[in-house]
Amino acid sequence: MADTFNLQAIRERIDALDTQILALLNERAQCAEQVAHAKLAEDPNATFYRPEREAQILARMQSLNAGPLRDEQITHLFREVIASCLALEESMRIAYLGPAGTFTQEATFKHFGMNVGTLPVDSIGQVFREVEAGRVRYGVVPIENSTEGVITHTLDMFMQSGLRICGEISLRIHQNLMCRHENWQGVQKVYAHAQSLAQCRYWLDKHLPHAERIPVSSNAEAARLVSHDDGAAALGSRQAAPIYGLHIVQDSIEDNPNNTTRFLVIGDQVVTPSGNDRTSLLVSTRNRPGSLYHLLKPLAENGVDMTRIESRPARTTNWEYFFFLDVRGHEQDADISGALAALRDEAEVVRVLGSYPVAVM
Ligand SMILES: C=C(O[C@@H]1C=C(C(=O)O)C=C[C@H]1O)C(=O)O
Repeated sequence: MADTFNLQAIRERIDALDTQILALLNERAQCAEQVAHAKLAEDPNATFYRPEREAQILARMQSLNAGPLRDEQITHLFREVIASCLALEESMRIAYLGPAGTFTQEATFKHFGMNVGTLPVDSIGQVFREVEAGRVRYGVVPIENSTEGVITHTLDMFMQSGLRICGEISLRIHQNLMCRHENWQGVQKVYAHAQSLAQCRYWLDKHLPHAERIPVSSNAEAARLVSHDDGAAALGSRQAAPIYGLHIVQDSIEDNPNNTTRFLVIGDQVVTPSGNDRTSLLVSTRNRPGSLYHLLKPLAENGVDMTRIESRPARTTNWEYFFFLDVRGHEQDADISGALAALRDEAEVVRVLGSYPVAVM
């Protein structure tokens, strides 16, 4: 009896708290509407989406969080709150490397909220073209995976495109084995994107050593093929299973327990500093002895922390290279702007692809 009474009292307390949360959420939403009015009064073409401000809010909530909700849950909840407030200011549509059910879709929803409008397209190049043509303001493309390395197609697009990087998204990638039926031991073919096959290489060697591995254009395409084939399985995101009527017969089969993919948000926005930023550069140099050394020297001398370097052949001339560099900090920071000035004396091409907040979680 005492328990029943307690339970009822706790539920009444929850109802009262929900009433307060509801009022606070709507008060917050009204503030976002006021921000929109203030921005429009200053500039009729104002930009509403501010990735650096969102990153600061999420980082602040994580630092204040005393639990029992985990930082990850708090971040997820506040992302949805921010996305709903932003939707009152501007309805957004994001192009991503589709079709529905890909990890890029999952990354898009993680960053822009579950209710954002999306435009799935069938290649990385097409994501760039949709943004360039102004049919959408932003696009999401994969850039690197912790197991399989850089996605060269995305790097190559930056050589042709003037778009900028406005943000990054980091997604823990869990690979799932999906079939039409629960019984997967008899599977003779495994369809997936080559990246996913590579991320599950050892698991497949051990558990399905005789199945043929067939790379296809996306994991969603793999799921679609398997939806007509009893003898086959697909690898990919769990979101794909209900879309294509498949069962998840094994989950988290990626070989590397920290398997993570980094995605970029592309657009034409210049993002101001958030306090925890990354800058991506595209640099090319004359082919002469020590050319890479001369590119890196200005960074080292200005104390810039380089986190990544990739080289890609320039398509125009044989044996000339472009370098993609990631450095910690914002292009407005004194160390980076000093390094850029020195770099411009050394290199043929120095383009800042963007300064943007480091992925919050
Ligand atoms: C409200 C603003 O606009 C958008 C909505 C935000 C929010 O709801 O917190 C944060 C940044 C912007 O994407 C703002 O610029 O502060």
